Formats: sequence, structure tokens, C-alpha cells
Amino acid sequence: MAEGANNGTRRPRPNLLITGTPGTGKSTTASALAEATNFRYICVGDLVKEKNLHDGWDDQFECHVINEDLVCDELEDVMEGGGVIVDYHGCDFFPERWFDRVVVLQTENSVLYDRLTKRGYSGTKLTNNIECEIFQVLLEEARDSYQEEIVIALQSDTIGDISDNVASLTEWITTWHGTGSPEKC
Ligand SMILES: Nc1ncnc2c1ncn2[C@@H]1O[C@H](COP(=O)(O)OP(=O)(O)O)[C@@H](O)[C@H]1O
Repeated sequence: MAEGANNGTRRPRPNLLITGTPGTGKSTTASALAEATNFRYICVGDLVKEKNLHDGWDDQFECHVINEDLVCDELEDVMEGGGVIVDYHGCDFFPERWFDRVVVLQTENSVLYDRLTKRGYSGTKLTNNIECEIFQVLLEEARDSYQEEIVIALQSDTIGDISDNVASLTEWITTWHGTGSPEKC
């Protein structure tokens, strides 16, 4: 479980985490939501590369070995003010108190397979990510790391799903009145 829930701390605007297996549409959804709401969009993967918040390259998983402490230090002040949408394919190392809503995007396996193949994934990297989706690894991680009522799973198979998800999340943001409210979306 991530450190400390948001026990009544007030911030003027909520923070959201958009998580899910690579290819489920995190960056597409999060950036569209940020545009619709004037929130700040932070892609943790890009931040890690830009600011060297990693411990080198992992040949097996073909990605940077993220340094979680450096990422959290980098984001702490930003998160305090609220109004941030964070995009990352993991969620168990952020302080729990940072987020008011954790969105887990999910995609039907064959659709995800096509998206990842198009992205150039193959072999173990492709298989690992498809298995990650089949076994709902990110949904379980989110439920283990945050209070149940702030975690929601949204389907992201079609372009229509993106608009629906952005619309419902925008509504949730605009009707948010502080920690623990409201129960929309
Ligand atoms: N719901 C969706 N319907 C159709 N295409 C989508 C959807 N979500 C994402 N895509 C497409 O799939 C690819 C991966 O999306 P992206 O947002 O980069 O995923 P992630 O950030 O989770 O890795 C992009 O080409 C994007 O346009």
C-alpha cells in the first residue's frame, strides 16, 4: 500500500492518476482530459527520460529502470497544488494521498494486441503486456494501493470510448468539491 491516504487534506482541485497496461490509451485519454479541463498533464515515462530519473536501461524489459524515489521527489510540490493528471503504467509507489481518483483503462485483448504490434512490440515484450492485461495486473495493483472508492476501471477499445471517458471524467472534475466527494463517474 502506498504511503498515507488523503485524509481530509484540502486542495483546490483534484489530482487524477490514469493507469493501465501500455497501449490502453493512457496518454491519449489523459492529454485530452487535460485539454478539456485545463489541468496539467504529466506523463511519468517522459519525465523519467527528460530528467534522468532512472537507474539505467533494462535490456530484458526494454525500458528504463525507473527510480521511484526520484520521481516522487520531483512531483511532490506539483501534486500539492492539485489540478494534475498523471499517466503511468504503474501505481503502487506514488503516495496514496496524492490522488483523488485512480482510473484504470482496460482494452480488449485482440484490440490491444493490434495496437502494441503497430507500436513495434514483439516477442516477450508483447506477450508480457498482453498477459498483464489478461490478468488485470494494473487493476489489482490500483485496488491494493488506494481506497476502493477512488479506483474505477474504464473500457478503452474505441474512439467513442475515449470521448465517453473524457466526458465522464470532466464531469467528475467539475463537480468535485473536495476530498471524499462526489461519487460520480
Ligand atoms: N480507445 C481507443 N480507441 C482507439 N484507439 C485508441 C484508443 N486508445 C488508444 N488508442 C490508440 O492506441 C495507441 C496507443 O495509445 P496511447 O494513448 O499511446 O496508450 P498508452 O499511453 O496507454 O500507452 C495510439 O495509437 C492511440 O491512438
